[in-house]
Amino acid sequence: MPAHQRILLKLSGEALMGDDAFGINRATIVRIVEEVAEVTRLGVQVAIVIGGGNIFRGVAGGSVGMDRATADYMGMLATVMNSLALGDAMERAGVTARVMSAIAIEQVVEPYVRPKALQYLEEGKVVIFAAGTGNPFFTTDTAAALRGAEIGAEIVLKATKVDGVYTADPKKDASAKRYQSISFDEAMARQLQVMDATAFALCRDQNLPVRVFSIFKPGALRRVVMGEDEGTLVHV
Ligand SMILES: Nc1ncnc2c1ncn2[C@@H]1O[C@H](COP(=O)(O)OP(=O)(O)OP(=O)(O)O)[C@@H](O)[C@H]1O
Ligand SMILES: O=c1ccn([C@@H]2O[C@H](COP(=O)(O)O)[C@@H](O)[C@H]2O)c(=O)[nH]1
Repeated sequence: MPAHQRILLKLSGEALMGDDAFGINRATIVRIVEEVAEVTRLGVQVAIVIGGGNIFRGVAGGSVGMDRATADYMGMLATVMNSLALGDAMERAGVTARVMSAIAIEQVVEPYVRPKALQYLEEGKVVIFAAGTGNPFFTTDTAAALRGAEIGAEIVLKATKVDGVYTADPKKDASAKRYQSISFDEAMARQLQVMDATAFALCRDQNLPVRVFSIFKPGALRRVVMGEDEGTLVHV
């Protein structure tokens, strides 16, 4: 029996690169989709927010000196590309998915309309929220917190490149220790950068727990959904 009935899964854009330097690695996206398909077969309603780091960081050099808001819109468009790729891979794997965008781009993606998203979830379709919050100066972590709260998700699952929240960035500090659980207030007070402070604060205020785990660990998503001890729980 799954521990959660409705989840908001935040997927790292950079994780889609696999071993490539940028973009979307086919084998990686197929594997991630299979893991998502497995939890939908358990009857869990799945909404997804995907980052844009795999595309946006590749073009970020061109955004140096640019107006910040314009660069951020480029980043949001990168998440639309990832969302389309993910939606397509879902359909190929036999999972019905709907992509909804926070910015108007109607010839390509339907707009985000909350009641429609809720209807899709109740029908068992995977909903992919593209274009972040639709606003510059935010991130897709904040979009995950926002959409998670809006759709009444029980938890935000941040599937990323590291297997939890550490005392320091484990990619820079080999002596960093992983927390099994940590409060939002402590994570913010210690300025742990695994998720941005806006996202942490929104989740804290809405009493929406976050579990951070590694997308590279096979079966981790299923274990998290089944309530097994995996990664780090961030809580009120
Ligand atoms: N205290 C910490 N604990 C764990 N990870 C940390 C910490 N501080 C910094 N990080 C870094 O945070 C990263 C995860 O967050 P980040 O926002 O960069 O990725 P993402 O949102 O998953 O990716 P993308 O932007 O491509 O969607 C990890 O790769 C890790 O190196
Ligand atoms: O609500 C949002 C979400 C994203 N952005 C911009 O997109 C990039 C990519 O998102 P990541 O979360 O870093 O993967 C981000 O750096 C922002 O530039 C945004 O402006 N608003």
